[in-house]
Amino acid sequence: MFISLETMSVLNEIRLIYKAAVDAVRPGFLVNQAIKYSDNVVHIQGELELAVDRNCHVIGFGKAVLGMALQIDKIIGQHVVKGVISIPHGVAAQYCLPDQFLNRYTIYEGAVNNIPDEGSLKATTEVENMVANLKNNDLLFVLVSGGGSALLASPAEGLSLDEKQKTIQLLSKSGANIQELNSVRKKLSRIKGGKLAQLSYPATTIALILSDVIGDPLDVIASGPTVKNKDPANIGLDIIQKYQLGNQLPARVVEYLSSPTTSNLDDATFSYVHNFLIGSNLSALQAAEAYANQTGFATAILSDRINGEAKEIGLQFARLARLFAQMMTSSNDQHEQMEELSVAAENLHIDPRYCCTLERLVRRCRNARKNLCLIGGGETTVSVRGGGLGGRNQEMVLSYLVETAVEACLDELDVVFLSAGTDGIDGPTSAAGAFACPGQFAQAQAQGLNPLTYLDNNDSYHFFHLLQQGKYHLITGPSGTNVMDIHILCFYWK
Ligand SMILES: Nc1ncnc2c1ncn2[C@@H]1O[C@H](COP(=O)(O)OP(=O)(O)OP(=O)(O)O)[C@@H](O)[C@H]1O
Ligand SMILES: O=C(O)[C@H](O)CO
Repeated sequence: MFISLETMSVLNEIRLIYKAAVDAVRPGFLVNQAIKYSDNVVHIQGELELAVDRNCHVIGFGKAVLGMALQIDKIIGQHVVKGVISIPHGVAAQYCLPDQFLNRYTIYEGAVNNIPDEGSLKATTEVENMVANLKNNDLLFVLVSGGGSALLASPAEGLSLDEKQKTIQLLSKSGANIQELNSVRKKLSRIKGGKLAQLSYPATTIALILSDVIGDPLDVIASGPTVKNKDPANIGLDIIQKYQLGNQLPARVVEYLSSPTTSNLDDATFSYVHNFLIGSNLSALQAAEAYANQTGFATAILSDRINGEAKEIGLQFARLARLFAQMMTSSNDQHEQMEELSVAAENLHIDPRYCCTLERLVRRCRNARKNLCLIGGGETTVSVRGGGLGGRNQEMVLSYLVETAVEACLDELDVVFLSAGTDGIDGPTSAAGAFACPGQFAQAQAQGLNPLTYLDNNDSYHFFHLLQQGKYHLITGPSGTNVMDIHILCFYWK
């Protein structure tokens, strides 16, 4: 069984919507939008203006900060005295780094598997030394993006790197969420939770932050090194108790976490600090929407806060697809359809007030026979129980496929679903995500692939790799940015 040319062009169209989303959150593009320079004055997001005179210093930690630093260097390189960048292993090789950039910047690679290591420790020591010597008339740019916590490692007094590593691994395995994980990281660090701002005082400190956390909480992203810590004093103890880790964590870690202290940084320290959110999942979704609109779709952004178990969210997207397909092709049972829509909205973290707007949009698409593109984003989780290979996006699409399998293809509409990571890497695989299309289940059956078996074994990567020789895989390579995941659900009139 072959894929029709028509299906291929639909997949390409959706691929371009995804690309528009990722292009809008590329680090260089975002820095260029945020920072303007003219006549020795730097303008930041139209809110702040600062005179510069060879007094700029740059530090950065996270998956996207090399791209950010390169752009800063293009804009105000002549004013940059020195830079220190901490990025994941293998990232530097993806860039062509100009000599003048290499002369100013020291680049460290570390944090294999997102765990702090010697590389992150070395980078952080250099950051601390540099920042501690800054004076009143210096300007410090702090580039922050997802993965920054593991790349900025400075264990609190008396703690070893090994103890921190064990703590993070144990908490991750126990199912702690990013807020909890980073609350612990802040307690065990000399630099997180606003403490970098204390070190850089009295230099003016400008943080440019690319969010990879739902809701964009600046104090959580990369453990908020330049943001006042809002955690309650007893949070460490609460987390130990919640996950019953008292006997498993190193004794010194338990001691630190149990002490009921938060950072005692005063507001004067933070009056020198300016935190700017320069990009987020929503920025990517808006760009996807604008592109889809231009290409003739009616569009809606469902939510930028989609979270939960990937398998469950895939199922919810399948139900939403079924409901919208019904609403687009028949005007029956409007009351019942609205009720179903509010349930689907709740399950997908869509604002309930938005349901009436969605209903009107669908009605317009039905009357005008207009194609519809729904866009969502956020980050799901996978409780990995099987021995397979996959990622949260591929698992979500496989679950969608299983849920829609029993349906015959719709006479009037084709529905196509894509879920993919904006970083181009879904879990520990080489794919960014995958597509689900009508007729795919039959194709899998013809090849002897049982989607449910692959789903149960968390083996979504191999399912999509084998199905039609990988035609439904989205493979882009690492994008150099990361604002979580994007989901695109398109309805095409035949
Ligand atoms: N076999 C699998 N099937 C599905 N998901 C998996 C599998 N193995 C790992 N994962 C998921 O992959 C994720 C880890 O991969 P990855 O490093 O891309 O995520 P991350 O650390 O959250 O980083 P980022 O947020 O930058 O994508 C976890 O959410 C994990 O549950
Ligand atoms: O580095 C981190 O803490 C996570 O990626 C969240 O920002």
